[in-house]
Amino acid sequence: MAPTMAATQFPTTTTEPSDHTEFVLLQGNGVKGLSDMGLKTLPKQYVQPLEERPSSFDNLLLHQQSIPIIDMANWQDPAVAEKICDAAEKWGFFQVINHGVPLQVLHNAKAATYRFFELPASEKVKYSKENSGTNNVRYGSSFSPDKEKALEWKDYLSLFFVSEDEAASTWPPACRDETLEYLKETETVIKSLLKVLMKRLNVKEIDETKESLFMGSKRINLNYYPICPDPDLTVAIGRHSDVSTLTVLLQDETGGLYVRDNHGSGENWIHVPPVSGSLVINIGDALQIMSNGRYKSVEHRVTANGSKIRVSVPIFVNPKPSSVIGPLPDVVASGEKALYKNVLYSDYVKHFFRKAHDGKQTIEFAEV
Ligand SMILES: CC(C)(COP(=O)(O)OP(=O)(O)OC[C@H]1O[C@@H](n2cnc3c(N)ncnc32)[C@H](O)[C@@H]1OP(=O)(O)O)[C@@H](O)C(=O)NCCC(=O)NCCSC(=O)/C=C/c1ccc(O)cc1
Ligand SMILES: O=C(O)CCC(=O)C(=O)O
Ligand SMILES: [Fe+2]
Repeated sequence: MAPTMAATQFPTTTTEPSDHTEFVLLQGNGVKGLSDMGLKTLPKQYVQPLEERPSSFDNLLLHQQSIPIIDMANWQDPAVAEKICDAAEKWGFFQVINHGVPLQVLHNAKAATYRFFELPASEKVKYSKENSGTNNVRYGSSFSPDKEKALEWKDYLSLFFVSEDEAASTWPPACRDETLEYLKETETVIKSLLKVLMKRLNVKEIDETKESLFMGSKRINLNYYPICPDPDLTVAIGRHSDVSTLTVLLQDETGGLYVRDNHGSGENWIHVPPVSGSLVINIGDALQIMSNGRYKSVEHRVTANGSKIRVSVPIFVNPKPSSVIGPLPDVVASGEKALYKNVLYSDYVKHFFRKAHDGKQTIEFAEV
């Protein structure tokens, strides 16, 4: 799985391309294309304001807290269920081990990510916003390049799952089978987690309607973070919370994911250490809204790396786009005041995608 140096349009020079957008986005070289050129300095488009750079993190080394690592082997044991729900309330993030997804499947998903991004730009660009024949498949760089003040040091392939048949005809063959298998194999742990989390909210049974509300759609992203000439000046992903119900994230051994610690004073960020074979689980905005704020969708960000490539593969487990989300009747039945209004989920997601990453601000869209 060793990364190779892909041929770019500018293989022999360390000078930046004269037209950045043309090179990165329109020709499909991505940030990887910039990295492969061996640039010695970070292009100005990626220089983040001081407050967004890693140096703004307080107390990183002094910080003692870490997010829980939970053994899912006996997930029905009330003690395990309690750990899961407590972590979702306190941190909005935890890692799971013994989750039942075969390690080979995780390995294959990471290998497939390398395989896709190591394709020539001329192949990858077929899946860009401009060229992909479908909104369900999108190759890009940064998050929202035309809205961001400073760009993010990352490339991604985003795949919205509609059906096996649709995926067979539209997803890139370089990574299709492995991502589909990863999606299929995570189904059981996703259902177990939802069952446990819902029990604490007094939702006894996840019937078909509820299943569609909690996990009626899925999006899988393949994230590729190339080696960066000056990681202290930029970010790989800026501060954001996910808009999912929950996210199942596979990260590699490089590290760099940080979660905001909202306990205590100051701005503390906790590193999520790579744990071999684990999956990182985080609560998204949709579940924060449906639980009326009980479960927390917490801000996170990713730092760029000066010496190693990083890949990650999040599965965003979402309501159906046509679902109306709001505090669940089971949660507000006790007379609890609703903190959020009902919103159409696809409107919520469009609001998220139409702006740059901005911390926790997306959820204001649904606040009463
Ligand atoms: C509203 C969607 C996303 C698109 O609907 P559409 O009718 O095809 O709308 P558009 O094609 O007009 O897209 C709306 C805007 O979103 C943008 N967009 C359309 N998909 C994308 C895309 N995967 N990527 C980044 N812009 C996009 C798209 O470029 C466009 O921006 P603009 O051209 O400036 O109007 C629709 O597929 C939908 O309702 N999906 C519901 C399920 C869903 O995808 N949920 C999202 C879960 S993803 C999540 O929790 C976190 C994701 C995330 C992702 C990246 C991060 O760095 C961090 C986090
Ligand atoms: O790469 C990571 O570890 C996190 C990615 C992430 O936050 C996202 O894609 O939403
Ligand atoms: Fe995220």
